[in-house]
Amino acid sequence: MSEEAARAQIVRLARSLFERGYCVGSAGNISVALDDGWLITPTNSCLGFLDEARICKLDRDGRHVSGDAPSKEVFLHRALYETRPGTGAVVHLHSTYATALSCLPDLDPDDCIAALTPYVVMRVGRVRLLPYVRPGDPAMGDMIRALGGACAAVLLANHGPVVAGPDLASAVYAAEELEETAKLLFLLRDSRPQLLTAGQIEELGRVFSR
Ligand SMILES: O=C(O)[C@@H](O)C(=O)COP(=O)(O)O
Ligand SMILES: [Zn+2]
Repeated sequence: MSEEAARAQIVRLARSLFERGYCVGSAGNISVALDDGWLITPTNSCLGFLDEARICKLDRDGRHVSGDAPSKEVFLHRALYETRPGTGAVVHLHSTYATALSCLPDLDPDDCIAALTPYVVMRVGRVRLLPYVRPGDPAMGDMIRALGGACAAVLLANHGPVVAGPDLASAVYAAEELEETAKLLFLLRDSRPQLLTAGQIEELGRVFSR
């Protein structure tokens, strides 16, 4: 995809997320890999009203090339590109249910989004909970690197979800699926839902590739 097309796609999908309530105000950030670097949404920008020309371009080493100043979460995005070959886009949101879940004290840090349905297994996979650090802390990048590329999605404690994908549409779909699953987990919180079994999860991994 050309840089021009990538800029247009960021604006279109970011606006769609904003209009459907997946982010509010200036929360959240999106990046897309290019052949010669990557694009990332400017810090303090509203995902509903991005300007293609002002989206920040960084070179492969993370140096500012053009556009407004990058999101403060540049460390986090970069760590995902560097540890997960094939990553084409990263989406970070403060979507309501996933963020609410990230504030609960008793989540399983190794697997914090339960395998309720096949789709969350196929689109999102296992989600690690990362301990709280302040937004923009370079330590977030170190924590992502420590995972060694094992997870396409993480939940930042008391903050929100981050999802990597092979392209922007896939990353957005996965972020939406993660949010829907977090919502289901709240709807089911007083029940003891049947989760997919290890065998069923293994079958999904075998039959469908993400
Ligand atoms: O929560 C935060 O402050 C950031 O993670 C965020 O969502 C928005 O930061 P910028 O991308 O720097 O605007
Ligand atoms: Zn954030």
